[in-house]
Amino acid sequence: MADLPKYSYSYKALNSLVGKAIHRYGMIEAGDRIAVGVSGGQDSLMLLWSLGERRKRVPVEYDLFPIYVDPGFDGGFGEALASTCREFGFPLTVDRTDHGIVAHSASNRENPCFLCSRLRRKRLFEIADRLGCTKLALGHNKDDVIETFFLNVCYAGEISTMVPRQELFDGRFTVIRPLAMVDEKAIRRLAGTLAFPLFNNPCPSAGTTKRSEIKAMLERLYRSNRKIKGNIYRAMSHVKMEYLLK
Ligand SMILES: Nc1ncnc2c1ncn2[C@@H]1O[C@H](COP(=O)(O)OP(=O)(O)OP(=O)(O)O)[C@@H](O)[C@H]1O
Repeated sequence: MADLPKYSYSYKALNSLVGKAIHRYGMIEAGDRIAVGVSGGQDSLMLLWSLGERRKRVPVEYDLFPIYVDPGFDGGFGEALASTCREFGFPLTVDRTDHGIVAHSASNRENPCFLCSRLRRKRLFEIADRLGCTKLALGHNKDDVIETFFLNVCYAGEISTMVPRQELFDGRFTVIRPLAMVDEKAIRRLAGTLAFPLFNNPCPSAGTTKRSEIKAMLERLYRSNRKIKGNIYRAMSHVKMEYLLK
């Protein structure tokens, strides 16, 4: 991995948005044991790396436990991902499953992505619990939050999105999304500067989802006016209930 100039602008900008999200939503407290879902994608690698860097610099002590739920396709990259996490200073828990295969088999009548992510989420909670963690950090970024909003409007007929901090199971577990305020492009740029490895996603459904269609639509919209993205993001916390339908 490449060394980062200590006061790199792109690192400072990302760290500042991560700090803002952590403070605004009260994501991390002293003594937290935080499981980190690592998929091999650039977002979750950035999540692990940036929380690791932050940990060295802030007075709040917390521990990070990266977990990879391997969906079981041929050409998996569990070992290589474990070696990257080791470079970041953390041992990776790899859980080899057949979720991807089952989700794409004829026996599954659900959408493969839906089933796969439900099974994965369950495993992540189980492993996090086994590791004594009460928080699970996921690598969703600002673009994911916006896309989910549009996916929920268009395909679920509701106004909602994924929230930066969410308590589950009567508050016994908390999901946090420290990259929720960071643009995907900023993550890609910094990941490039740091020369993060690229892991090829062997899933046959990768890049063919409804999310990719919404992403393409939003990209067109963003190109037409540079204020649109910020406005959409702001709109999600600026809701005029009296101007919605009853
Ligand atoms: N196989 C997995 N094992 C562990 N965590 C995962 C896995 N897949 C996804 N996650 C977690 O869920 C988050 C969202 O998943 P999603 O599939 O949208 O991400 P991705 O595009 O595959 O990868 P990334 O967000 O890491 O770039 C990831 O950022 C990561 O924290």
